Amino acid sequence: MNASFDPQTVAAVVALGLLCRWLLALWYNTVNLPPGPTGLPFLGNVHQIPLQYPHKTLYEWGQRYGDIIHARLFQKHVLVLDSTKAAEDLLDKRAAKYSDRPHFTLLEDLLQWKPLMVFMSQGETFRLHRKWYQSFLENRQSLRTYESMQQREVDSLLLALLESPENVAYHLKRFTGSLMLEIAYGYTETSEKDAYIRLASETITQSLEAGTLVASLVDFFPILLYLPHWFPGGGFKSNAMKLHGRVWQIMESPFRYVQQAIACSTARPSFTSFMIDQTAKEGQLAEEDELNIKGAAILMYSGGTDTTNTALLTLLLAIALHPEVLRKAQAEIDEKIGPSRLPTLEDRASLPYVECIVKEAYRWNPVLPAGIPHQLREDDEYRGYHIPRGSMVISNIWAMTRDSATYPDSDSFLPERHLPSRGGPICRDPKSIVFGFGRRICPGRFLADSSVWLIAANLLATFDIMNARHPNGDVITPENAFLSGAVSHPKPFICTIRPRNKAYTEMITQRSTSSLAI
Ligand code: HEM
Repeated sequence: MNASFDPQTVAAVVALGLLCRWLLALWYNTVNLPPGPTGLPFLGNVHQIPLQYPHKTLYEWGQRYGDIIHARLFQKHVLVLDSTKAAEDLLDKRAAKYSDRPHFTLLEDLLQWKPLMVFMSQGETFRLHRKWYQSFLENRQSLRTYESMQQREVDSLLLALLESPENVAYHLKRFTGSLMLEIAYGYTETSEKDAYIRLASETITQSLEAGTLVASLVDFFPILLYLPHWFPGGGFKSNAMKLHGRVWQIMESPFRYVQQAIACSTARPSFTSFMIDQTAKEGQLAEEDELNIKGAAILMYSGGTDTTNTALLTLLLAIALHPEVLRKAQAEIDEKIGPSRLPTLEDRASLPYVECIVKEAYRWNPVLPAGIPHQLREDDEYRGYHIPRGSMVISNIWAMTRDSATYPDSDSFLPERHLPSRGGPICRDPKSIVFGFGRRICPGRFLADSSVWLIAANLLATFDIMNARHPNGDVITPENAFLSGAVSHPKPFICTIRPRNKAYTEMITQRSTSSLAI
């Protein structure tokens, strides 16, 4: 049979086919998405997400729309996960698809925080850095070698608390800074160490806070990078340029210190000295290798300081607000350890109530309430919904730790909820939530957790922590409040910290004298 088609019909059929395909794609990309608040044409849902405590708004959305929510930031699809079930289904079980990161233009391109694994999508360099972290932070043998450093730093923390308990926040910051400086760079010199910790802490905080409105917009519209710095709104670039110098300094100076120490054969064992040793060929490091080592070392330092410090301050605030928790912990320590020595990591299994306090501190104020965003590598389907490739995926850790089915009365600090002896099923260990998910799970979680536990056990054993008083005798109750930000810092508070008795005072003095002599 000889069929003939007139060209106009063919064109009409092709056009109709294309239109159907476009409509189908539009439907798939807009209609079949997970539920979420209706946005505006250009802005999407940007105007509905507050700058302050955004995780709380995302939690409220979860109450209204369910535990997976779709939103849009300008043209960017965002998937919010408000439950551990959804996070495990997607970030853990489909990790190959869900483990990229969105590009952070401000931090990477303007402030030059790179190459930092935390910003990398999956690929060869990501795998290399992750392997390094695995052998330095997740390997049992490496972790054991850090125990003597942790113990020494705890000893000096307790001594510092005897001398100036009112500076507890500073002493805790110094503990995490010193520990991470030693692990990452083998750096122990006291006066320079303090100056470095101060500079690094300011630079990291200011980098995270650098997001003025226009600066944050740069992440969505990188073209704004080309705004001249004198143009209205372009001032963020001069600020970024100033901060960039400091970023360079805190990455560069400890690295050069290690190189010099290696040259003088005085280098102490550390991540950086080991990596230089392993990677250099005939004493020379290729530029790319040098950059990779610098980036991995500074991320180890910066990823491990403010986070651990915040978990410790949270625990201190919780104890100051709950004297009954302190009494129970001290009773447990007195019974299991006795009055003649201080707790060590070996004692962990025999102090279940202290363990519950640590778990509850992680849960009560998750350090990174909205985690760190992942990005979806290819189109996916979940519970019948379409999730477009390139979506930013937010694990709303705060919502997960507020789940009232798992953690009834979730705003209250109740260590007992984690006790295995309560008859019912043991409630989920918050450590399986607060350190993130899948291939991006925090590689420093074991180190952080052992530091937090060791300090908690020693602090509770040796000091009484209570409400401070005004000179007129009025009690000053600390505010149960946390500052908004990527890291949820407790609002600065004061409390009274006093050694429990003379025997502990002597033990602390004696122990820190002998550990300083090592
Ligand atoms: C209580 C302390 C800590 C908490 C609560 C914490 C929490 C987290 C979370 C939620 C993430 C994001 C995981 C994800 O994307 O799903 C993360 C990533 C990371 N953390 Fe931690 N962290 C802590 C301590 C540490 C320490 C001590 C180190 C290093 C020594 C560290 C190094 C890192 C690094 C390098 C990443 C990026 C991982 C990646 O992008 O693949 N963290 N952390």
